Amino acid sequence: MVAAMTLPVDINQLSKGYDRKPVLENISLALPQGSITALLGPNGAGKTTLLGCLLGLLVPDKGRVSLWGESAGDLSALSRSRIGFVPQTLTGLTWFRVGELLDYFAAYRDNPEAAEDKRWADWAGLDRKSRISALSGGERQRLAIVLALRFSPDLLILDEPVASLDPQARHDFIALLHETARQRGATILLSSHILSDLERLCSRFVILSRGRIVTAFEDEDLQRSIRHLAHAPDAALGLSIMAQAADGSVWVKGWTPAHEGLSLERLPGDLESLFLALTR
Ligand SMILES: Nc1ncnc2c1ncn2[C@@H]1O[C@H](COP(=O)(O)OP(=O)(O)OP(=O)(O)O)[C@@H](O)[C@H]1O
Repeated sequence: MVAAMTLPVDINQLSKGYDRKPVLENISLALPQGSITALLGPNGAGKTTLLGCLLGLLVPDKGRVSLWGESAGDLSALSRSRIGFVPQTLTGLTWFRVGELLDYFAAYRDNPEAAEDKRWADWAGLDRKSRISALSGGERQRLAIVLALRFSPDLLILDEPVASLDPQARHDFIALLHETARQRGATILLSSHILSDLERLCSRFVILSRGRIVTAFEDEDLQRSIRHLAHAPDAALGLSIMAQAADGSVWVKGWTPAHEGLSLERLPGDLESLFLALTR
């Protein structure tokens, strides 16, 4: 019970829709301290909606979202100050210059004692005098990342942070994120469509499809499952995936007796194949 209270993130039976259209259904997910979790899912699966509920920006229709035991919709200033959120796109604020915006946000932070981790500004390489209206999409994304991460938050929530970064910036970003997480034991939840990045960074994977978690697994399960990954290509039977480890143990998702005897489509053993099989 005590452990559950101190989880950085604890989501219980969360449902959320817009205009009566259900988007998230019965989501339960716990993120232990120091875990790095990938949130994957096709466009429209509900990833941003889930992150919005986590941040208290959206009110759940049902269920409970807690951060460090507090309700996400009613967080204390101290808990808010422990969160760094990188949105999909940084909108508005275009009249500021880069340096002005950084200083403005810093002045209003809840924990003025926190020291800046200057590696983020060095990574971003932005000119403080540049007008935000004149930044490219990738440069704005760099700024959003610096704004969210430079005061070393304990919980990092990142919504497709790398989509507009060039390959070098993306590579260095993932490496720096990994390093800071390892050094500080921060808890990270990251949504992205770039599966190779997620494989490099994350030790836990949550796949969301049509508003439901279709599977959640840890790195070891992935390593185990990718040895022999097979999918029954029969739409009538719905979701079906079987993975067999070298020791003969079988990890099964949605497998039914009706699958027996079907010829199996052998898939390459990686996260992308698993993702495609589970979300098609
Ligand atoms: N403000 C809103 N009003 C009505 N419907 C919305 C709203 N925001 C999102 N939706 C709908 O909710 C569903 C889930 O959207 P969401 O942005 O959470 O998906 P996503 O998994 O983050 O997608 P993507 O990978 O494209 O970013 C979509 O069908 C979307 O059209």
